[in-house]
Amino acid sequence: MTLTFSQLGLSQTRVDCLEALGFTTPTQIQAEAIPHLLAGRDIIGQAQTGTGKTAAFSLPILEQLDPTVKTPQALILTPTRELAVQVSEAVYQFKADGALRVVAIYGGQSIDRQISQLRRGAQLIVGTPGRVLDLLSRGEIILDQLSWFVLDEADEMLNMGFIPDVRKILERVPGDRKTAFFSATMAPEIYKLSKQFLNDPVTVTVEQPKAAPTRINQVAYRIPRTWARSTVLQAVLELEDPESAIIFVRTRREAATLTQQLQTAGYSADEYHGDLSQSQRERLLDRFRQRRIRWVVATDIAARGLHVDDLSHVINYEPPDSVESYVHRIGRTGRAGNEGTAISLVHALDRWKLHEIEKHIRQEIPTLPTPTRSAIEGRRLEKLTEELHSILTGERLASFLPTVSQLGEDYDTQTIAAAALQMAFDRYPAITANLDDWSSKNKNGGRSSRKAKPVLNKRRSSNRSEISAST
Ligand SMILES: Nc1ncnc2c1ncn2[C@@H]1O[C@H](COP(=O)(O)OP(=O)(O)OP(=O)(O)O)[C@@H](O)[C@H]1O
Ligand SMILES: [Mg+2]
Repeated sequence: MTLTFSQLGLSQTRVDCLEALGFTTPTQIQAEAIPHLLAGRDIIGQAQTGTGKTAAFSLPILEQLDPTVKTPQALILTPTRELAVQVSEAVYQFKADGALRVVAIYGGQSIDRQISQLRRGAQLIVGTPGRVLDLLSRGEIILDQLSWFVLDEADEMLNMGFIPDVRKILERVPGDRKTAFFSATMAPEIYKLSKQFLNDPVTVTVEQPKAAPTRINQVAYRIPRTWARSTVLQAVLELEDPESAIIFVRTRREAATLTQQLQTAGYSADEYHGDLSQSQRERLLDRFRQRRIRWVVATDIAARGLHVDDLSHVINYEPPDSVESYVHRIGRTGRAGNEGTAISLVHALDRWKLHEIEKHIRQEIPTLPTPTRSAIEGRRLEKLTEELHSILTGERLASFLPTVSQLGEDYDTQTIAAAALQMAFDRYPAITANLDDWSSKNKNGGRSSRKAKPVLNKRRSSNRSEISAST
């Protein structure tokens, strides 16, 4: 039987608040972790991406905070600034008590503002290690009343070298505090570290037989030997036409270059990486979440924890070196019970990485050839047909019937319908990736080593070819 939030021990006020947010049933990690945290146990919690770990640790903590005490009772650390903002916003939504104050403490934004927020009193702080340490050393954060300490993305904290900072912070925290580590992945080192930081922890692991959520449809596209990665990307984008996507690249520079190419090609795309100012990063995320940008080209800074509602696609421009990074990257889609698609572009030289990933997730990732022009056209027609089905049952259709009758004086109805379909089909942007070359290669077994040249298409504006012409 599935337990309810109130059966897990949460108060009615919080249950009502959760219901208003659409949280009716606890996820598995929530069902398993909340009672332990309410019972005062230290915990290591591991569950797949997008399964509600944030609520799993913050709900039981919020339940136990004392609003009459104005100093911090709980500290949640995250590896990135955006994650600190996101987690603090989630906690804020769950707090259900006007007297409780939550403050986000992170670098790159005004420290004075954060100080004045702290001076007004806060029971819960969400922050990144550097800024927290800074404010701790200035005496603006006092942790001697702290009862809960959480490391979100604990393994990433370790990877990013934050552990010495964490250790320094913990020197200022009472020894009898409760500590929790959460992440979708836990490297063995984390368990070693837990011996130093956690007190007799209970380990909760919610792992389906496969390490990547099955709601994520994973595929790889092979990059022909002489092809530029960007050409294959463009073909895949033209085939998939993602509603929204994060395209992961390795470096900031690569993010900037690829973004430029996509923008020049006329796509709604922008870059997201550590060279941007904090305000630029936050603004970009806002625009992405509001669907004002369709595709974001990002470094691994966006791989962990970030939640964007209904993100349809994650694309690995190349497979990441670490399998953990793959799991987190693709986990930006297929969240909260939704479905998603994760695509990796794989060159012959990257195949070993894909094999490592497959071994890790205990799942085979089907590898497909670069989409051909006819595949893209076929997919577009499929989409149009789907749209037609819904239009055919809609009400607005009637207002077009007089036009059809009028045309019917000269043409038969089938011809009119085909012409309308052609018109809709031609409204798609021209296929600009150099695919004819690939199609012909495909026919003779892919052995041609002819260098790809941009295909000329009369509907294409000249600059749309740039992405296929350069990497
Ligand atoms: N019980 C629930 N019912 C409905 N939605 C939920 C529930 N718990 C969490 N969610 C929603 O699921 C989404 C993902 O949650 P969250 O960001 O906490 O995932 P996560 O496990 O921390 O993932 P990651 O490993 O990527 O950090 C959020 O939008 C959250 O609001
Ligand atoms: Mg998370």
